[in-house]
Amino acid sequence: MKFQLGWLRPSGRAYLRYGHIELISRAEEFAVKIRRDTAALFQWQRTSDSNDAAMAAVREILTDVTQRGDEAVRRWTAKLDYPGATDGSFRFQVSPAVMESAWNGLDSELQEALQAASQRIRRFHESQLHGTVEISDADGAVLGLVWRPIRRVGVYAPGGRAAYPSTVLMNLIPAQVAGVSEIVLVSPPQQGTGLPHPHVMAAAHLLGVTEMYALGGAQAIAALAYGTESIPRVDKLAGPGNLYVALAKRLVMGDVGIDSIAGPSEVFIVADASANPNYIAADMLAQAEHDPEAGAVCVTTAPELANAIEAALTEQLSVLPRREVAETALSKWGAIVTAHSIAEALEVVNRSAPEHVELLVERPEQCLDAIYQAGTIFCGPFSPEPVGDYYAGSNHVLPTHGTARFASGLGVADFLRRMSYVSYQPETLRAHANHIMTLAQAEGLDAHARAISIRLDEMSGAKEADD
Ligand SMILES: NC(=O)c1ccc[n+]([C@@H]2O[C@H](COP(=O)([O-])OP(=O)(O)OC[C@H]3O[C@@H](n4cnc5c(N)ncnc54)[C@H](O)[C@@H]3O)[C@@H](O)[C@H]2O)c1
Ligand SMILES: N[C@H](CO)Cc1c[nH]c[nH+]1
Ligand SMILES: [Zn+2]
Repeated sequence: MKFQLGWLRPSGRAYLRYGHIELISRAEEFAVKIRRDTAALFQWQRTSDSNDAAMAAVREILTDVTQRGDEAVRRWTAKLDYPGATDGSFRFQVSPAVMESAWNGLDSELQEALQAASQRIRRFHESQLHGTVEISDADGAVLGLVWRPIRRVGVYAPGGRAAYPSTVLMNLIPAQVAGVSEIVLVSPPQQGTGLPHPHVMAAAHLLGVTEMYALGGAQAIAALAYGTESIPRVDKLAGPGNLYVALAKRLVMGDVGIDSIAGPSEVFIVADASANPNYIAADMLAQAEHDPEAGAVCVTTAPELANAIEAALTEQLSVLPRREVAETALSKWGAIVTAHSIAEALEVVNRSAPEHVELLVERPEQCLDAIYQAGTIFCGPFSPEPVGDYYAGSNHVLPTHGTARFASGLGVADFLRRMSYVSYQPETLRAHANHIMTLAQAEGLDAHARAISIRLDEMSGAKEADD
């Protein structure tokens, strides 16, 4: 069966459905569009059709959990994830012994892969630790900046359509490297057991997690953000999730810190004539299989590649176990776009600010400098995105939906706070006093000025007494 992606090819013209915008992707007309309609085209507006409904559902869950605590969490968990959650015997908390037995239940190949990946991730994240800063002036002023770990952090490990032990590593390790003393992990209970997925629990054991709850979706975010009778609230939330999780994080932001809104995955592949269409199709599907809302775009300077990619997608999709999810994602957010030049393709990337960029071009290193808005960039045909999902050591929790315009991927800094300190000597204060008092008076804040002058008066009184 020939499936239809977001673009159709009636009478030799390629139409690209790009969010809600339909545009002609024939190279010369695409170029015209670029100049005409940049804001609409390039801010890849991956808003979901079900956004309003999902937002209403999430608001209801958040309100309910803040008002009724554990009881609401149980009720929503029973409704959305695990019917047994309202039974009196059900416990959200997962004990370390249960996590340990999940680890013991893994085959040794998976244990070794998780261990090796966690070492690589730890090494890369340890390299991100910040040093303290201190500067001093000749007049005795000392200014410093120190970093302190956030005290209590909640990590969300998704577990609806798929379980992500890799996401446990990606969130927990930077928090541990930062020195966070209390890390609590949540992940949805699975049908049948009422526990998080065994692979997620096993990864938690590997990293020494001691506090974990079988909780998912907006109810998990609400419980962590506001606390319930049995779950103490956290200071910051981290971790990706589906639309409901992302919307819930957006709503609680401010009441609790959040890392970023990492929602359904997306990839932009920049390809020239040297690229292998089978690789491109495989890499597009690697994102599309995540979620019906995932996105996969190829921007190519080789129009002849488009047909080959389409054929490869059809072929690979036909044998993909998660075909239904991938097909929905491609029909909503899949696209192949032709561009005149690599520079134009990179402009598409920059304006879309995608989560992942793959550079399947002859000289990827030359493109790197031109990209300024993306989550992570994968350079060359042997660095496909799943390398970063699992193993390279860079973080896979990355800004989605264009939020790479202002946000970065998860790192150690997300679990640290900076604090400044200031230390003046008497002679420093005397030297700076006039400027400070002038500024305070300009703002009409007399008490501010007085906090300076009272010290000057005392210093001159003491000096006169000495004389
Ligand atoms: N950016 C990243 O780093 C990264 C990493 C891993 C996964 N992901 C993304 O995380 C997402 C995981 O999604 P998932 O669904 O597999 O798991 P999930 O844990 O994020 O979501 C499952 C939860 O959604 C809630 N939910 C489902 N339907 C609902 C409804 N109708 N109303 C209210 N709540 C509802 C349920 O409570 C359930 O626990 C995917 O989009 C994937 O692409 C991103
Ligand atoms: N591609 C996802 C978002 O970066 C991360 C992931 C986890 N497991 C597989 N993939
Ligand atoms: Zn992935």
